[in-house]
Order: sequence, then C-alpha cells, then structure tokens
Amino acid sequence: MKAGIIGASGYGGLELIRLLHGHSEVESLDLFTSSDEGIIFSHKYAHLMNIHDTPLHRIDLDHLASLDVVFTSTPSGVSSKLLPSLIGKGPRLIDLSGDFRLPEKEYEQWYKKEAAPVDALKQSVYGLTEWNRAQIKEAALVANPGCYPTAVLLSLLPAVKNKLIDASSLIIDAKSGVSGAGNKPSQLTHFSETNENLSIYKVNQHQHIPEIEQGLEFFSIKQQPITFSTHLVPMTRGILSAAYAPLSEGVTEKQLIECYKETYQDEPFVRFSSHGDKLGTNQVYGSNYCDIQLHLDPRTNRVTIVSVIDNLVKGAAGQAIQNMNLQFGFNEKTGLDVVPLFI
Ligand SMILES: NC(=O)C1=CN([C@@H]2O[C@H](COP(=O)(O)OP(=O)(O)OC[C@H]3O[C@@H](n4cnc5c(N)ncnc54)[C@H](OP(=O)(O)O)[C@@H]3O)[C@@H](O)[C@H]2O)C=CC1
Ligand SMILES: CC(=O)N[C@@H](CCC(=O)OP(=O)(O)O)C(=O)O
Repeated sequence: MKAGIIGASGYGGLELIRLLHGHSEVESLDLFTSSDEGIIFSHKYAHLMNIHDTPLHRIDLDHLASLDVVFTSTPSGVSSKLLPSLIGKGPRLIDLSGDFRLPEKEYEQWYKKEAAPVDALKQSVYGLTEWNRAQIKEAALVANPGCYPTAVLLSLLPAVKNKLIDASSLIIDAKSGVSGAGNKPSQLTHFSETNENLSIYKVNQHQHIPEIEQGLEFFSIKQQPITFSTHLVPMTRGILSAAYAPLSEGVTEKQLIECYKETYQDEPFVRFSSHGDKLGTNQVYGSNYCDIQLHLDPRTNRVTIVSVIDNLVKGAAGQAIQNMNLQFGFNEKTGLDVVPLFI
C-alpha cells in the first residue's frame, strides 16, 4: 500500500516513519511538508541516512488523493482545513492532532481555534483502538486520541464502565516527557527551564480534559467533571497517569482485578498486571504497549489506577498505525511488534 505523512518532520511524523519503515504491507511512503519542499529528508535528519533519502513533497491534494492512507501529524488548526476536501476521495485519513476529536463548541473553547467544518466532524471516528474497533474499521477519517487521553482512558474505562469505582469525583494526575510538546521550541520546553525542574502546567485548562470526559461518557457512563492535572518531567518520552477513586460499595479488589484481566486478556498492546508495586515509563519506551496496574489501599478503600505509555507510540504514531492495520485488515501487530527499549 501507498502511505503519506503530512508533518513528517515533526516528532509524531518521525515516529510514523520509524514504525512504517518496518511495516511489511507499506510499499511506498511519501513525506509532505509546508516549509521544506524539495529538501532531501535524510539531509535534515541524518538518522534516516540510506533509509529515507527522498525529497519532501509540497502538500498537493491530487498527490494525496492517489495514496491509500494519509496521516496528518500537524499542529492543531491545520488538518481541520486540509482534510475535509480529501474525505471520500480515496485515501483513508488518520489525524494525530486534536482537530477532529471534539464537537465544534468544545474544540473552540479548549483549543481557542476555529473548529473543523461540522460535516467533516460528523464523519470522524474516535480512534481509541481497543474500545472502538467496529467504527474505526469503517471510518473515512480517524481522530487519533491525544497522548494523555490514551493513557487515562485505557486505564479507567474497565472500572468506570462496570461501575466498580465511584467516578463521581475522579482525580487524575498525569506526567509527561517533553517530546509531548512537539519539536517547536517554547519557554515551557526550553532546556534551562525543564532540566532539574518538575512543573505542573495548564491547571484546569488542559485541552485533554473534555476529551477524557467525552471518552468516559462515550464508552461507559454519563460523566461528572474530572480533575485532571498535567506535569512536565525532564525526560524525553513517556506518560504516567495515576487516578484515584473509591471502590464502589460492596466491590472487592479481586473483582476489580478480574474485570481488568478479562477486558484486556486478548489485547496485544495492553498489559495488565496485578502484582508488583512499581511501574515506570521505561518499560514501554519505544513500544506500543500501555501497561496498567492497580492498588487498593484498604485503609481508605481508595484505589490507585496507574498506566504508562510512550506518548509518541501508543499515544500517537503507534496507535495511528494500529488503527491503519485494523482498517486495512492487517494483523494489528504489523509494524508494531517491537520490544520496549528499557535501557
Ligand atoms: N508529540 C506527542 O507526543 C503527541 C502529539 N500529538 C499531536 O500530533 C500533532 C503533531 O505533533 P508533533 O509531531 O509533536 O508536532 P511537531 O510540532 O513536532 O510537528 C508538527 C509538524 O507539522 C508541520 N506543520 C507545521 N505547520 C504546518 C502547516 N501550517 N501546514 C502543514 N504542516 C505544518 C511541520 O512540518 P513542516 O514544517 O515540514 O511542514 C512540523 O514539523 C499535534 O497536533 C500534536 O498535538 C498527539 C499525541 C502525542
Ligand atoms: C508535554 C506537553 O506539552 N504535552 C502536550 C500534549 C499535546 C497534545 O497531544 O495535544 P493535542 O491534543 O493537540 O494532540 C500538552 O500537554 O499540551
């Protein structure tokens, strides 16, 4: 199949290239740019020497329409303008940005940008693979989930859906490596302000709050507002999410564990473990895994539900490729069956 990436030179784009390079079904990969047309990609990124020595293409709708799948890995506000004219023109579209994840009003409120046209929004399908396979399979346009919502929703949905925890006042505390902010330098990500520093940011204003609430509601039950805090950690990759909630009355820890085991037992990329008291982002580094653990504190009857992902893989490019595999009828593990880097 013929694949294309718009925003190839960003972090999500580079990760798509890395993983698609090892994908047995992808015959050609065209890279598109808004700023560097004609540049040989490996001259810009030497780690791709002898791997991607082709020039970057101008974003051209006819060229894009000739492909089987197009990934957009662009800043918010870009794919909402680009993709509507490509819907139904040939390629399956998989958008890594937030442009097609929320309804119009919520998007404009939280992203402070103009939303995608309503007709296009109606055709987009939320790409949380494990929870939305039937719809993703048929979708012309997949809205790939945000990095934090992937970690949070995968870890909370079994408990919330089955009403095993009291989700009326969920508190979720999440931490991310700096690559989550993309390759464009900013004061938040400047070395001298991230190194030796741990910070909380976008308190009660993070754009993933409505996405998480919507996901909990869409796949489980009517959701009360959540408290969701994001922190920047001086590391490159990885997200750790920890959620705190009381067990529902009469529910035991054993029931909760059984529910998670059952929900994810056949999933190739979600690993639930009921033992151990330690979970780190390095156990999923570079891989498409989401690892989940839970711990009940019998003194408070509150459960701590923890998950880790690599924000650039399961939180972005890996999940996008998993969705592509699903859409084209390939084994979901194709191109993604790698052992985490760990050290
Ligand atoms: N980083 C992460 O962990 C995750 C990111 N996301 C989302 O995925 C998207 C991509 O993220 P990321 O790769 O980190 O971002 P980057 O900022 O690293 O890269 C974005 C790329 O988009 C291209 N671009 C910029 N402006 C335009 C434009 N006007 N038209 C077309 N292309 C443009 C640029 O390449 P060029 O100049 O060559 O056109 C740029 O390299 C974002 O929306 C982000 O929120 C989602 C989940 C996780
Ligand atoms: C560390 C860091 O800054 N992470 C980014 C994640 C961005 C993202 O994934 O945003 P979209 O919803 O636009 O896809 C953030 O917290 O905003």
